[in-house]
Amino acid sequence: QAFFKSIMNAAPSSPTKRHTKISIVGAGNVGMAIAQTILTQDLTDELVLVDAIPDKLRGEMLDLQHAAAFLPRTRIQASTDYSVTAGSDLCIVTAGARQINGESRLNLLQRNVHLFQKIIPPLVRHSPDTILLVVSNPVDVLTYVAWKLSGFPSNRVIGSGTNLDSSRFRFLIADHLDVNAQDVQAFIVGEHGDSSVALWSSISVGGVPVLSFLEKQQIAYEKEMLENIHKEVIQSAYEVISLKGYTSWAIGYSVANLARSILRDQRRVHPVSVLAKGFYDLEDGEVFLSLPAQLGRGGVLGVTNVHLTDEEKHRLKDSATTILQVQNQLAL
Ligand SMILES: NC(=O)c1ccc[n+]([C@@H]2O[C@H](COP(=O)([O-])OP(=O)(O)OC[C@H]3O[C@@H](n4cnc5c(N)ncnc54)[C@H](O)[C@@H]3O)[C@@H](O)[C@H]2O)c1
Ligand SMILES: O=C1N[C@](c2ccsc2)(c2cccc(Oc3ccc(F)cc3)n2)CC(O)=C1Sc1ccccc1Cl
Repeated sequence: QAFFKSIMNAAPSSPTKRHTKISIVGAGNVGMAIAQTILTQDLTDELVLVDAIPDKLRGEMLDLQHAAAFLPRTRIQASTDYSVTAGSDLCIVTAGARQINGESRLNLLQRNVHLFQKIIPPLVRHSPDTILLVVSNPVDVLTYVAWKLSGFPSNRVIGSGTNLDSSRFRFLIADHLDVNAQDVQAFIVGEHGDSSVALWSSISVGGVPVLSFLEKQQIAYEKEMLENIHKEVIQSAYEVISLKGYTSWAIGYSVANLARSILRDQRRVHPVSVLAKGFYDLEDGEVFLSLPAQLGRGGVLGVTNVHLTDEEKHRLKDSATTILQVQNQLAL
């Protein structure tokens, strides 16, 4: 059984290019947190910001340029004109309409689909070889929409998916066990947000699988602890929103981490939203869900064959069915 199930149309990884360019569409809370982290971590030679509000855009560009004395040299540009994105290696889409009080998620989705119909075609026209990384919500459906609108092979269209969910999960497990979160491997997969699926068998601390550790130690109550931590991943998103009104730093670091794996051809495995058709018995319809995927310069290089319990497979299928029902209502 190959460790990685290859994606048929994955383009061979091109050699690492000397000059890299990243474009971020949406200079809001999330887009600017991603931009700030990319600059601090020296991930690109050129950074471009695009938004619909010219003054906000110019203000954010100037404010970042004024930090040049403290950052690695990076060319920073901004414009409402998508020609500024030409030749991007990676395009990160965080643009989105905010949910209006009482607005249904389906109505928000339809508004964001209309935004994507204006955003994706010019991005693709100016950077036909780019990799699209979607963050806007609902991220799994909007990643599907970006894929459809772009005409790209599926390996070059990725959603941040449950990457943020998984990073919160790793923090909470590490906090509970009093270890470093970087020594905790734990994947949340499936649909981003309230209906995500925690892969218990994927959790390891310092290379030690937690489940087998707990079973050997007969620590039954810890399994319930892990279930409570998954619930806390969801609750903490609502807590942050109620306290500060948005989320930025964790999503900023998590998306910059994806950008590093892609642009530096790290071939690391991340829980991100990929075209899940054909994996884990998910044969019905074209749906993007988060699975542990290997990322490199060619985008999604493969999806890992981790063991899923019947319950985990069932919950993934339920998510796929729900997402397909929503997608079938879209006017693309
Ligand atoms: N996937 C995740 O884990 C995750 C986590 C946090 C936030 N999000 C999502 O990220 C998105 C952005 O969140 P935010 O807090 O930054 O919102 P925000 O309102 O602060 O920023 C959105 C930006 O998009 C811009 N925009 C709107 N229409 C545009 C267009 N047609 N072209 C270019 N720019 C346009 C707005 O002007 C604004 O600056 C939301 O959909 C949010 O739900 C996802
Ligand atoms: O931390 C976050 N801030 C969010 C946000 C950001 C700006 S306004 C709302 C946020 C928080 C809570 C619910 C919420 O509702 C939605 C709405 C549409 C949608 F497609 C996904 C979640 N959105 C976006 C978002 O996806 C996250 S991560 C998250 C959200 C819910 C459960 C678990 C996780 Cl890990």
